[in-house]
Amino acid sequence: MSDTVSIEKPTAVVLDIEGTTSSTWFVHETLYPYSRSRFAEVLDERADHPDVARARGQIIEQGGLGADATTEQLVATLNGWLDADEKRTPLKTLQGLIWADGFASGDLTSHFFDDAIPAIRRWHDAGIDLYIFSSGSVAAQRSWFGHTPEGDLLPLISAHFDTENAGPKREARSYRAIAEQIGAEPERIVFLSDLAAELDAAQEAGWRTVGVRRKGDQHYDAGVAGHPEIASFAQVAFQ
Ligand SMILES: CSCCC(=O)C(=O)COP(=O)(O)O
Ligand SMILES: [Mg+2]
Repeated sequence: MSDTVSIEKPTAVVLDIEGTTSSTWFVHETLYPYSRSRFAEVLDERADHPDVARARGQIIEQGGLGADATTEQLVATLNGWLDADEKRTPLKTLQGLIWADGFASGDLTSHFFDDAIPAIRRWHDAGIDLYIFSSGSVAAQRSWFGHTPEGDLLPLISAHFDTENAGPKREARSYRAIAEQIGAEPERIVFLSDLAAELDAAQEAGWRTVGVRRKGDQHYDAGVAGHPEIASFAQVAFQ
């Protein structure tokens, strides 16, 4: 791993969350249990919410359930995906709603690695537009950035992308869709992620990539072959 990764100053930086700005273990050990214990409540008590109704249909379709599936069956399907850490869109939609309540009530505060928020502020101050692309839903991302240990960071983020409004994170077409939406040339966009498959997809779309390897985090051992790598955002030099 080199000390510094030097890249021509980009128009836009797009950040992954889990394993990149923030600890995967915090998400798995704090956020996942918080959502697990509230799936039934959100499905039953907010059944008329359009996002809940859409998620319900998607769970039935993707889980191979009948149209008359019970809340118990839906919850069992969601918990199965959670156990397998499958980042299914309906699971992420419901988690986003549940976590939004948790952040708003003060039950939850997000986690960021020590180097992440200073770099986000520095890049923003340098005039670089910042975006998020995460499997976490846009609602979850907004709660996450709105309730950090350093307060509300949402004003630093120009837009949020997830698997609903951009597409799967391991497919180049999603990165092309984001470039189109933000109106930036692909080669002037830098994507930071902990997952090689996501970096490969961004690279295929013509983006610059930086692999983030946080020692002790979930995907550290898998590495980010084919991409420059860093252990801290402090190692990125935009020139
Ligand atoms: C604040 S988003 C919560 C984290 C989450 O549920 C998730 O799936 C993050 O995945 P990522 O694409 O950011 O690695
Ligand atoms: Mg990640």
